[in-house]
Amino acid sequence: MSKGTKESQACLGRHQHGKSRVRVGRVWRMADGKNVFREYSVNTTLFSAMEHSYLEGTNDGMTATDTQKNMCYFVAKQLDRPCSVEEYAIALGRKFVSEYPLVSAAIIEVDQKPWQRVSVDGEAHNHGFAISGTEVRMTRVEVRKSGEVDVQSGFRELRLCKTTQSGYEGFHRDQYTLLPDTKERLMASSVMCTWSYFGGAQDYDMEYKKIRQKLVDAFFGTPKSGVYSPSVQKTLYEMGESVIDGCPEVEWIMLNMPNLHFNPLHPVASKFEHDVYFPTSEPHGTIEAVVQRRQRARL
Ligand SMILES: O=c1[nH]c(=O)c2[nH]c(=O)[nH]c2[nH]1
Repeated sequence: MSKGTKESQACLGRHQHGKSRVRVGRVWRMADGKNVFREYSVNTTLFSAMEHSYLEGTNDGMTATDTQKNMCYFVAKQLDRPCSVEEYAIALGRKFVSEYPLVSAAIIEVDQKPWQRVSVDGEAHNHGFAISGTEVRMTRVEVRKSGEVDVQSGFRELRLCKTTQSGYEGFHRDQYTLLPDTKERLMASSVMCTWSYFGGAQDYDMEYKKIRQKLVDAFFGTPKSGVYSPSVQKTLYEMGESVIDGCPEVEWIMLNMPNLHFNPLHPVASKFEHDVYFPTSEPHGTIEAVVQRRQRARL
């Protein structure tokens, strides 16, 4: 903590400055005619020896947030081959800590929009892209001047729904409880998750695909019969467990899974036969947990 003025009881605590929502589009034009396209939204946060700015009102040595914004574009240009969103974030963080003497650490958070290459007549298009889903890929890297790098990856708004093989029963009952036990319901969520890598990964794109697939497989189970879910909590744990057991490079995974209720509808002059539902988004249950490795767990 830095000292404040003599008369005051106050002193400066933790401080940081950065730029939010820097939107970056990047196209790499490959020799074979294929274009690779990414759209990012970047947040930068710098930790730097800028106490004098808060205490004296002088800005010497400060990396202006406008400069931070420009650096997002500069580093995107410098990366001359297609790379993962994590590699972009690491390169940007490294640039800040190496370029500016007062910056001790940088946190770079990047969201990647879900643009996908389109197919026309069954063939992958050279330069055509479309967004059909809501899923946003995310990364958060922390780069320190010492050279240490922590990488977290994840996604949000992966919407999943299974129309059977879900129930919820045996919970605490009292005078406030209205919900009946059920062995048959519809389960839907919009999954948000982040995971941490032990010391980074060789191929972040490949890891992402693998982890995402493990989560989806565990949510649904096998194609014909699925897997029964006694609660969102149990399904969440099984999803995290399958990542921890199948991906040795992952240290922990945090899953946030709203329970987006599809309530039974009792149509006029008819009974509910698990066919017509009333979808709701408010209110919804919020279920979140971290699944971590037994050894080496750091959380
Ligand atoms: O899977 C569920 N978990 C809960 O914690 C919960 N609470 C609730 O009302 N319905 C459900 N479903």
